[in-house]
Amino acid sequence: MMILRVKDLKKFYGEKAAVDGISFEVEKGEIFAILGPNGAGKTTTLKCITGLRKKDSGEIELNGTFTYLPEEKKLYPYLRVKEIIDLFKKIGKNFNEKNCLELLERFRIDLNEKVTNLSHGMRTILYLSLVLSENVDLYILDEPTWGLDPIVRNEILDRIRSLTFEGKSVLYTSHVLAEVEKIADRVAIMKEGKIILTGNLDDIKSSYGLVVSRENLNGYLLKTLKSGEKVYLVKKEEAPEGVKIEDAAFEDIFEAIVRGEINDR
Ligand SMILES: Nc1ncnc2c1ncn2[C@@H]1O[C@H](COP(=O)(O)OP(=O)(O)OP(=O)(O)O)[C@@H](O)[C@H]1O
Repeated sequence: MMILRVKDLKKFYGEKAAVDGISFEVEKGEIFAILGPNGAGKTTTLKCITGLRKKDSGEIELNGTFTYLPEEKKLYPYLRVKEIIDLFKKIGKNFNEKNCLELLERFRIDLNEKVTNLSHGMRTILYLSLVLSENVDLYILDEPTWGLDPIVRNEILDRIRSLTFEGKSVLYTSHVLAEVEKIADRVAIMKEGKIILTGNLDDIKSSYGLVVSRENLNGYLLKTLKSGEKVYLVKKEEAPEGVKIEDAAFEDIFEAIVRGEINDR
């Protein structure tokens, strides 16, 4: 079952297309990650879906309830944590206070502390605890683990993953490829407002490989070795016959495709 369908979405800021005709779907029970370099249009995409930005064209079909963790984890700075919780009890969607209090205790966030006195990471944990305690169909999370220490990050990732066990869906952005590999089912890589690669993570990894060659190949140039040989990312099915193809790490695939130096001679 499809929770979110985005079709040919476009958003301009003046003349510039921040989102330039992208389409994707998020299924029930899956984690869909949007990756891409700075300025690729990830946040704008999420903002159009949540209604915080008005799309210029395209379709957005949402089949259920959603919540949103913004990129800027700003909460009312002069409220105390417990006052923010009271606020979420009123405005949150099916907000589970008990769950939120458990999370805050686990991460040692003092309920009497003012938001402004929390560290950047603690503010993110607070915002995440609030959002993850809402009971909705789709969690839209913009860089949910940015600035978190590795231990907290892993715990948060586990919690995000466990949402899918209850049939919830997650649409999120991240710059950390290792974490995307760990929890995402499907990914879309954005560059300059367009999706340049999308699919199931395992399928993507198994369909590309690396070839080291002195000759120019039909593929994405990943790097040139000291020996002068070049490392290409190639689609396995398009690789020349007889060449040795090595497994490509997702990081290599991402880097080569985003750099986009195609050599097709
Ligand atoms: N309010 C705005 N007014 C004008 N241009 C904007 C605005 N917000 C974003 N942009 C531009 O739109 C493009 C996409 O920005 P967006 O924030 O969506 O990228 P992003 O992929 O989320 O980047 P990052 O990874 O750095 O957060 C960028 O060129 C950015 O400068």
